[in-house]
Amino acid sequence: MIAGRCLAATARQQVTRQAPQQLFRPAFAQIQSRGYAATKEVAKFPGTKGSDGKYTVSLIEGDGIGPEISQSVKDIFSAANAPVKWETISVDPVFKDGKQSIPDDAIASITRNYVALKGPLATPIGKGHVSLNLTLRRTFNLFANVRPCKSIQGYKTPYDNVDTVLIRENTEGEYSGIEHVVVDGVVQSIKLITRDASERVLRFAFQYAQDIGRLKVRAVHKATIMKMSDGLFLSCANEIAKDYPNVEFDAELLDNACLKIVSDPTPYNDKVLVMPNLYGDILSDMCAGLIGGLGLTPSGNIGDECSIFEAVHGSAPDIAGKGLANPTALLLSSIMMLQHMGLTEHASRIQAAIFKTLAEGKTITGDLGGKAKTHEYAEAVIKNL
Ligand SMILES: NC(=O)C1=CN([C@@H]2O[C@H](COP(=O)(O)OP(=O)(O)OC[C@H]3O[C@@H](n4cnc5c(N)ncnc54)[C@H](O)[C@@H]3O)[C@@H](O)[C@H]2O)C=CC1
Ligand SMILES: O=C(O)CCC(=O)C(=O)O
Ligand SMILES: [Mg+2]
Repeated sequence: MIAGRCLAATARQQVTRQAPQQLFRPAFAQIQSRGYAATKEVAKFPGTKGSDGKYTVSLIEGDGIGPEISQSVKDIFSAANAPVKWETISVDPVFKDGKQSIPDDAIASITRNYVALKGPLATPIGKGHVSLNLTLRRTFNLFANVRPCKSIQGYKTPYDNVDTVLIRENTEGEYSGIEHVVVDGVVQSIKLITRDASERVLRFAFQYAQDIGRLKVRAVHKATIMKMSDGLFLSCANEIAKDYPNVEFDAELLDNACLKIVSDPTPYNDKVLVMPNLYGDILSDMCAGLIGGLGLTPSGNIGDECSIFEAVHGSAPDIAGKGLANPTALLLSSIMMLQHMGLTEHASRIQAAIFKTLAEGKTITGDLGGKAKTHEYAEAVIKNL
């Protein structure tokens, strides 16, 4: 638990927010207003404007294409007069007593601001530091990763009606990082599933489904094989489902879900999918492929104390530093962040400009078949504000 926040205090604050008609719905605001925080799962955004009328938001620009796409967000927010002041922080790992952690001033910044926007952070393969993405999620107990994926109007793909919402358990599972060599040539990696973390993300998924009016939750699992770990996740899902009688619940094996979604995503348009960590990581990239790639899909890492919004994609080293990156995914993540902060009008305005620019198809980046540089696309979005 991060020091300095008192859930009871945040729960006492009452703010009325309107449910916006938007692609990406706020996670916190509606949940709080329907009493979810009373179950101590999720607190709403408790930040307040400074004397300059702006909210301070921690910004981790990230590696690879991170600084380029962060610049687009900054330029567009500035042009849209979004009341946000960026506090740029570094999360380069520090080592204390041989243990890796996030620098204290970065922890203090996110704790103070309750919200951060994060560019991608590269993780070395094999040896090297532990993923900073995972470290951030664990440090701030960001237990639910919300990953919506919706077809972009005007951008043609095999399916023009993709509309999936995936919620990924974000703190444990296959990504617990508990590995050891048993004997030379034999390595063991532990998939840790706990009732606490499972119930927490499942309750979030049911509440989220209720709040966005998508009254079907489907747990994606492999409890046929991982009888105890996925079995626990699934049995928690069956239990939690009883608390939400108005939400239909069912379950599907992961492999079959992959086959069905790529064969015809339509039946998934009325469901919220919830699953252990690794499955959510893979399925969210797969869904991105259905709508035009990783340049388009946002996400929000949601916790009780604070939240960090980021694109689904990584640092894209193959195109970094060339002005080729599509900033849409980070921009849509920043839209989710604005909605979460209750800045729905700014969110709607910027989101409309993004979708208009994509639909016009004149100034789009190479991943979508266009020729525009990152900054040219951002300038087109600004013109469409
Ligand atoms: N949340 C995070 O910060 C994540 C970090 N990573 C890290 O990123 C690094 C690179 O990972 P990869 O496997 O290469 O995955 P990646 O997501 O960085 O790239 C995969 C492919 O998608 C393309 N792509 C990604 N984002 C794009 C964008 N905005 N515009 C246009 N094209 C885009 C890349 O050019 C590449 O061809 C690794 O170190 C990995 O650990 C990976 C995923 C998520
Ligand atoms: O931390 C990493 O290197 C990868 C994380 C990832 O793939 C994700 O969050 O989707
Ligand atoms: Mg991933």
